[in-house]
Amino acid sequence: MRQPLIAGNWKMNGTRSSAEALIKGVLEGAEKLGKAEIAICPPFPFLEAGERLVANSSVRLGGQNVCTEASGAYTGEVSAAMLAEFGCSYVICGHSERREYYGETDAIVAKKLAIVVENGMKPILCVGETLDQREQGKTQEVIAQQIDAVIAQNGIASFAELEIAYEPIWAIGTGKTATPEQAQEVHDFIRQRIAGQDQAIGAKVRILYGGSMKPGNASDLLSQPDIDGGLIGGAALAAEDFLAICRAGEAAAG
Ligand SMILES: O=C[C@H](O)COP(=O)(O)O
Repeated sequence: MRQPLIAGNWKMNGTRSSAEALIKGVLEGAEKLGKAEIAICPPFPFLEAGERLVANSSVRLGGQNVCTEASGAYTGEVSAAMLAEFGCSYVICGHSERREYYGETDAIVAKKLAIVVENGMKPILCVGETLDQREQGKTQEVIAQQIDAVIAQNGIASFAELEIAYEPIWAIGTGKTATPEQAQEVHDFIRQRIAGQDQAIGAKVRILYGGSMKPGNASDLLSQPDIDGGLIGGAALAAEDFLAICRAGEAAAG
């Protein structure tokens, strides 16, 4: 049984005071939950507040990105050691917005995954296809390439140390959600791809869904057999919405 993980990716949103209020709101509701794991990934400047506020709670903290290098002359970058020092347990790697706007290739993403693990945290590896690719029937080909690139560079064993988030790009921030069946089909494909190399790792790896997950559709998505949680964008910016999704995760955990 895989414990559901509901992670909020705040992206580049909020102010110091709104971030603190949101964290406090999540913490209040999270106290009543126990079966699902809950994580929040605020922008870097708010991690310090995050670390202070989530201390002694079950809510985990995550970074949205990380530098491929350990330290040095990399202006504007944030290292994995820094994220670990500020209490992060998770780091999102290879989000489609990073791949699209900042040129992150599969090779760069694989390097990020490795440095996150070296620093004692868990990466959340994001994969997903564009609308064009889906319409051309290339969804599985694209996902396979993104997964296989990590296997080739970091080895199949690296999948024992990470979480995966399937995020169809056409569903991110668009209000269009993959149907539970569409999402389940891809989640099953990802699991089989990994299980084909290592049965035990394939059975254990958590695969989250991301793309307009909201209180109204979370239960249907999270009740699919291979959907092990959510990576939530827009709905993670309102504590009540995020907590409603967390409750759906609890229910799915049985
Ligand atoms: O990382 C989160 C995803 O990009 C989903 O974002 P969204 O829930 O706003 O569609």
